[in-house]
Amino acid sequence: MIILASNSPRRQELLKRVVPDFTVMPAAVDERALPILPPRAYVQRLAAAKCGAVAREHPGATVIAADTMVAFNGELLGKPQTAEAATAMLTALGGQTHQVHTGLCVYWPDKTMRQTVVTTEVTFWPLTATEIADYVATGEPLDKAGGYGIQGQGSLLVKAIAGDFYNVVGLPISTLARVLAAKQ
Ligand SMILES: Cc1cn([C@H]2C[C@H](O)[C@@H](COP(=O)(O)OP(=O)(O)OP(=O)(O)O)O2)c(=O)[nH]c1=O
Repeated sequence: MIILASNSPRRQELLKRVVPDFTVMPAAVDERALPILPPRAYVQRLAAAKCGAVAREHPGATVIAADTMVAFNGELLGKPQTAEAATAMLTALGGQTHQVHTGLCVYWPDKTMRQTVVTTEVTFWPLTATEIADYVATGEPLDKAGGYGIQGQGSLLVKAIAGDFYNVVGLPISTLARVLAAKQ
């Protein structure tokens, strides 16, 4: 049995491209409980925490988990809790380049695990206050790290990316496919 330890509808959608049949079991992990670490270590630690929490409940399953954060100017941007927080994030990211890090973790029933972090650079166009307000008003920013969804209306903010697009959405599927294939 393969389990995706995630609430994210995007991750569920993307995983279908790699694994036809899987079960979704969100991991109850308090993301605020972890010490602040450098960005790549932070998402790796969070992905492992989600993976481990579900693997302990389902020892016979292969468990996949991920965590995505936006890093900019030495800060880690998670999901904005309010429209104001989303506006502040997007104002900071406008006209700049930031990194999107997704930590990926896979646990197998034989107790082996693989962890990796994939990073994509994303450059935004310069953004006016009106563009930001209009985007925040769509509601799209509120459940997404960094306050935007590159797969949705947020695509209109993006000038360029360097690296894996799906990693920004929340699951680096080409990397995951190779991690799973290497275990065959
Ligand atoms: C940057 C970016 C993030 N996101 C989403 C992916 C994740 O759902 C979310 C990052 O928050 P996460 O905490 O990584 O994931 P989650 O809380 O949504 O789900 P779970 O922890 O149960 O796996 O941001 C997009 O959908 N598009 C984007 O462009």
